[in-house]
Parts: sequence; C-alpha cells; structure tokens
Amino acid sequence: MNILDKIIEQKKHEVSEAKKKISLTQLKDAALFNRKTFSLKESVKSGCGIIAEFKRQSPSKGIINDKAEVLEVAKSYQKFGASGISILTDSEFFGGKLEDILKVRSEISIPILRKDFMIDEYQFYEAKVNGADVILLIASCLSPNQVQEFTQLSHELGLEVLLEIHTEDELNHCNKNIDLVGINNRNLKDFKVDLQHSVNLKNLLPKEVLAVAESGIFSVEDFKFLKEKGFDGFLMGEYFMRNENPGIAFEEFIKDVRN
Ligand SMILES: O=P(O)(O)OC[C@@H](O)[C@@H](O)c1c[nH]c2ccccc12
Repeated sequence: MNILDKIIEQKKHEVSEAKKKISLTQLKDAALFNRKTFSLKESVKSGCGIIAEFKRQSPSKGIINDKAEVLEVAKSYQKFGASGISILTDSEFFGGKLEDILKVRSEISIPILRKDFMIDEYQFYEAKVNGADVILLIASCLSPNQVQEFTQLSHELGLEVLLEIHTEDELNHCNKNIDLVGINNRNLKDFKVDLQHSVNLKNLLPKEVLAVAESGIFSVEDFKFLKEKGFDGFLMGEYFMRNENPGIAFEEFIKDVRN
C-alpha cells in the first residue's frame, strides 16, 4: 500500500467517525453555513498568485514547524499580499485540523483553501461551516465522475474547486466547471519533484484554464521559471513554514520577486 492509499483508508474511517459526532443536518444549521465566500479565481488573477500554505508536518518531510501559530501566520500572509491561504486540515499525516480554518476565518478577508483528502460529501459541508472558500480535489484519489459531482456540490455551497493533477492520464478528470487546475510538481506516490514535468503537462491544458503550480517551489528562480511558462498561481508551503516565522519568510520572498 502506498502512502496515498494509507491516507485514504484513514480518511474513510475519520469521516465515518465525524458523522457519528455531528450529523449533516447539524452541520447545515451551523452559523457559518450561509456565509458569503471569497473567490480564489479572482484573487489569483488580480494579485501575485501565491497561495501560501500553513503546514506543520508532512509524510515526506516529518515535522516542518510545530511552533508557528496559525492565526499569526495567516495574518502575515494576508498583510504581505498572498492571493490565498492554504490550510492543511488532515491531522493524522499533516498535523492540521479544521479548527485552524475556523480560527482565522473571521480575522482575514482573503480566500482560504481547505487542503485535505476529500472523499465524501460530508467533508464539503464541514469545509463550508468552518470557513473555507476553496476545496482541493485530488484527481489520483477520485474518479472523473466524483470530480464532477463534488464540483457541483462545491458550487451549490458557494465554494470553488482547485483540481490537482499530476499525470497526463488525469487530464480526463478536468471538466469545464473546475475553477482552477493545480499541477503538482511533487509525485504523491514517491515524493519526487519535477518542475519541467509540470510545464509539459500545463502545455496540454487549454490556454484559458487558470493553472496553479503546486509544491517544491524553493526559490525566486523556481517561481519566475513557472510564471514565465504561463502559470497563474503558485502554491507554496515548506519554503515559508521552514522558517521560525513563516510570515516574515513570505514577506522576504515577495520582496525578492518584485525586485
Ligand atoms: O510544501 P511545498 O512543497 O511548497 O508544497 C505545498 C503544497 O503544494 C503541498 O503541501 C501539497 C500539494 N498537494 C497536496 C495534497 C495533499 C497534501 C499536501 C499537498
């Protein structure tokens, strides 16, 4: 079993436990269910395109930063001009939680991406009532049909969808309702990073698709290379989170990009 299979097994278990604690009806009654959401599509188009991530740990890197405080980091990401914030909510493998989103929601006004492994409708309601605006769908964990259904549900809830792909085969998961297509530079099965692989895949997408380069962006050169190749968005986590103060790392990076 590869790591992705393990994560999905665990996720199925977690979702069934969560449903026992809070029913779907209860979720729909939550105060935040009817809130207005922020558009990542719009903010990526109008800003620097960087979606800065809050990630404490990962299966490939172990602990990255277990001291940083999510609210403080999110506020700095917004202050220095991030187009959006990605918050890992998987606890078992990434040390995150849904409450991390809830904690920052009322304090910031840029889109928040719920970064998790979405396999069940229930999780979309959870995302909405905890303050997310955008949902990550990972093609390698879903069928094209599920992608379509989850996209429709997301839109009904006022949420946008970032569909993550990594291989040419996964292009058949794309449909015209997807808001943004993310190309993961990292292969989730063996963790190898290859920027050129992403560029090649991007060239197979229609020009009008908003494309986000994800993972393994570790320098201004990486960023500029991907921007030149036509990417609109850039999902970056570890580079900022490695720093004791991820907000400052983001501020410095943005300054260097603009120079
Ligand atoms: O920390 P990095 O290399 O900058 O990567 C960020 C983000 O792309 C990565 O966390 C990620 C991309 N797709 C995922 C799917 C699940 C969990 C995590 C991810």
